[in-house]
Amino acid sequence: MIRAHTVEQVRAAEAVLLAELPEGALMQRAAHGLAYAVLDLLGGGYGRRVLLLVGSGDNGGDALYAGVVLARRGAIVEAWLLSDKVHEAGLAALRAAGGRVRRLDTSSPGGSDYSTSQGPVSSPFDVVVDGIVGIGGRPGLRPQAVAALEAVRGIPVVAVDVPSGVDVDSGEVSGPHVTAEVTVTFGTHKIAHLVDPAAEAGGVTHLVDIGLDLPAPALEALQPADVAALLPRPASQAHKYTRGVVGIRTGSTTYPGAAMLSVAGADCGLAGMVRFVGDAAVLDRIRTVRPEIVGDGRVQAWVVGSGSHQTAEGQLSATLDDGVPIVVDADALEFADMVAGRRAVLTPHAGELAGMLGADRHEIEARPLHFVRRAAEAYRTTVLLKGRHTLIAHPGRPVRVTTTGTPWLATAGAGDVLGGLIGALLAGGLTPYDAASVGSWLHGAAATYASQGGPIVAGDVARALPAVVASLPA
Ligand SMILES: NC(=O)C1=CN([C@@H]2O[C@H](COP(=O)(O)OP(=O)(O)OC[C@H]3O[C@@H](n4cnc5c(N)ncnc54)[C@H](O)[C@@H]3O)[C@@H](O)[C@H]2O)[C@@H](O)CC1
Ligand SMILES: Nc1ncnc2c1ncn2[C@@H]1O[C@H](COP(=O)(O)OP(=O)(O)O)[C@@H](O)[C@H]1O
Ligand SMILES: [K+]
Repeated sequence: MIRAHTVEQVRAAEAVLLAELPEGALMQRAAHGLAYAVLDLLGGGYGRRVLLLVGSGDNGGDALYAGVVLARRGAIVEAWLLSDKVHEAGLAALRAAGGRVRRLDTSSPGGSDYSTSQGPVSSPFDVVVDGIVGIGGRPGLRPQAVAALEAVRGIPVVAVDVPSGVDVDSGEVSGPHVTAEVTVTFGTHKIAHLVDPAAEAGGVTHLVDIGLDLPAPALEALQPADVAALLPRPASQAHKYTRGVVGIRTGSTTYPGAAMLSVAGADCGLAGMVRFVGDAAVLDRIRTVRPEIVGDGRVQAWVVGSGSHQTAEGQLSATLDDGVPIVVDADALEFADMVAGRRAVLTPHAGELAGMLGADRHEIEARPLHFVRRAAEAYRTTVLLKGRHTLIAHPGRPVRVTTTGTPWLATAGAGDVLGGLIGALLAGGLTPYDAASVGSWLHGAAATYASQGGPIVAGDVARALPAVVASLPA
């Protein structure tokens, strides 16, 4: 499991270690981890040209001490100081190691004097290390930092702890910020590493263990071993009813394809049987390609809403008396009040969640973590907000983030497959929270598997699911 903690949790854990360790030891751990990540990126140190952007706090201190390690490995290290106040011991150490230091004129109101008073950057650097601000930073960047970043645009950036300028605890981005290839973080992941839009700004995250002892996380991301441990597998004495039956009430005469795709997601082999309840002509079409699909009867979970069109309300209310968990997708989300407080998974994308909460789609996209939590509290059930990094919230539980997938998954009908798959996992006995997070993980992994870097359609994702399940650790 990848876990992410809040700034407050990190600071508390850090305080315990700081009291135990010799002064500066923690920063040395961080700086060495950072330096080795930079060496990895550069493929070595000798002759490489490294620029450190150094702010006023310990984030800048990490960058300076990493610069020391890099200079000792033969790198040519230059530090641009963005503030009058910097980590003095780190600065002295960098100077002693042969590093070059430039103090930007922070008194200039525009702060953009760098390219005029110092001249433009003549010899490009191989890498920029962003030590502007870390977990102590307020969102946004000051003009000096913006100007410095502008002067080195195009050069790969390694962010120290977080890409400077993002909101660390919410993953929100409200002003200028660093966009990094790699972010080297310490002790634990922060929320901004996993939640968009900040997560996208940080690139690949590399975690350095500095020995923090941490409490329950605010956020978590399943890894293959977690998915394997949660996955419902048939017992040796299993029969189809012990494995669970999933019922699909989706599609309409207008959208028969949605029914076919949600059935395809459900019919991936993770449940014992799949029932389809709906238009007879649609069932006939489904059976021509999936002869194993049966009609109405008892189920352990329902999937409702994909392509349901005007029948959504009726389809949803028809499932309620069974008292089994329900996946509520697409057209049925408008009636999600009906499942408030029940065992359910609501699966909106940003536009649908906007409709449910009376918000604007752009607001949801800018603050997905805030809104998915709000929806889970409002509906007192599991809410899965689809996107590049899908979020799954359930009252009182850490929000789960899906990091599998590919932008090729943004294709019509992919959501229908996801709804069916989550239904199969519910029928298999997972809680709504686990079914949503395992389903979302498998869905993203199947998309990547099917895509191989190229385009896919929704049916390809469903077809790849058995192979992805088979590839999980035993
Ligand atoms: N907490 C931990 O467990 C550890 C922290 N370390 C490092 O220490 C960092 C935190 O250091 P600090 O608490 O000194 O805080 P930061 O270095 O993140 O930044 C705080 C300083 O930046 C200024 N500042 C705030 N917002 C700004 C903005 N938008 N633009 C420009 N300046 C701004 C503040 O006035 C303050 O002086 C971590 O991110 C990490 O890099 C590591 O050395 C070791 C472990
Ligand atoms: N940029 C992206 N990168 C990765 N996955 C994405 C991206 N955009 C959307 N997705 C995923 O693609 C799927 C689209 O589902 P949805 O919006 O419901 O489409 P539809 O309604 O056509 O089925 C979701 O699983 C979502 O998480
Ligand atoms: K930083």
